[in-house]
Amino acid sequence: MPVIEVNQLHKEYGDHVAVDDVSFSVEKGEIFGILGPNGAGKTTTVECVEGLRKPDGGTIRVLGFDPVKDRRKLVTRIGVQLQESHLPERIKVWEALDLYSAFYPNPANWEELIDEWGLAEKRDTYFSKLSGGQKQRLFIALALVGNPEVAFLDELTTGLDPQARRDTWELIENIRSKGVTVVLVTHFMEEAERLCDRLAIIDRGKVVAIDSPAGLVSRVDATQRMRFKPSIPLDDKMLTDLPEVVSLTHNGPHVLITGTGNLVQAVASVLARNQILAEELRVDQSSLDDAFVALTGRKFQN
Ligand SMILES: Nc1ncnc2c1ncn2[C@@H]1O[C@H](COP(=O)(O)OP(=O)(O)OP(=O)(O)O)[C@@H](O)[C@H]1O
Repeated sequence: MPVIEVNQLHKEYGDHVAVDDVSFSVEKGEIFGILGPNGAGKTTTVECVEGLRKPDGGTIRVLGFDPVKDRRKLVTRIGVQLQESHLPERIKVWEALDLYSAFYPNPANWEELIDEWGLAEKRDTYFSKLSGGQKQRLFIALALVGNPEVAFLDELTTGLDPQARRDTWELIENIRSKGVTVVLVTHFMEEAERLCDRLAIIDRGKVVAIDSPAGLVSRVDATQRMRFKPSIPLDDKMLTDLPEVVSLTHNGPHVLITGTGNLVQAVASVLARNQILAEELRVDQSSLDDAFVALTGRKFQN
């Protein structure tokens, strides 16, 4: 049985349709991403799944429960890191974790969470004195303090510098390795590509596609591009004869090749056989960005 099942979820604000019949399911132990540009309806969707908003239509089951009607049964089994969270200014890091752990029947050891999330040095620091990244890590630790079966993380790396973002990604993978199902809301392509087992792309309130990152990328034009400077002059024919090569052009000292299939391997083995080095080699393949353009007809804009 899936951990989360969403069927035809519909939510309107006045006459604005924010979520337009969205359906997806999440399996136990996966990191499931909800990816889309600003205003796409991601937060509304996930807040309905968490039971924080009441849908106008459709059905939702989380661990078999209706998140609105069965909220009390569900609330101790899920962990929620909200997009915008606040704590009292003068609560210390350890006090917040101690307080939150008291809400749950089977809390995690919050001392361990403090270490795991790199907050040991800030244990006695007031919330208002934490940096953006430290606040973010505290909110994730608070979402995990109840030992949840499902953790919802909304835009968790927004505002973090690239290194802090990468560190956070490693920690999210740790959460999954403990068997926790993770629902990750993000508008960072790289984050979705790196972390998610599967993801739903949402655009203007609708699900555009659901697949693994690699599956989404493989749906778009599979053209690959190579660019390199051969170490000695090249007989074009030895490459254009390859079935993988679609086109070959020269740009000054550089050779530009487009093709499909195992293009890189095929070109590399011909060059090696002819003792030619590919200097300044660059290979471009389709990315989730390209998949988004192909699926929606527009560029991904935040
Ligand atoms: N409480 C509300 N009242 C009215 N409109 C709202 C409300 N919350 C969201 N909306 C609108 O619904 C749409 C979807 O918003 P939502 O926050 O779900 O999108 P999102 O994909 O999470 O965006 P972001 O990445 O910016 O958080 C937007 O047009 C937003 O302006």
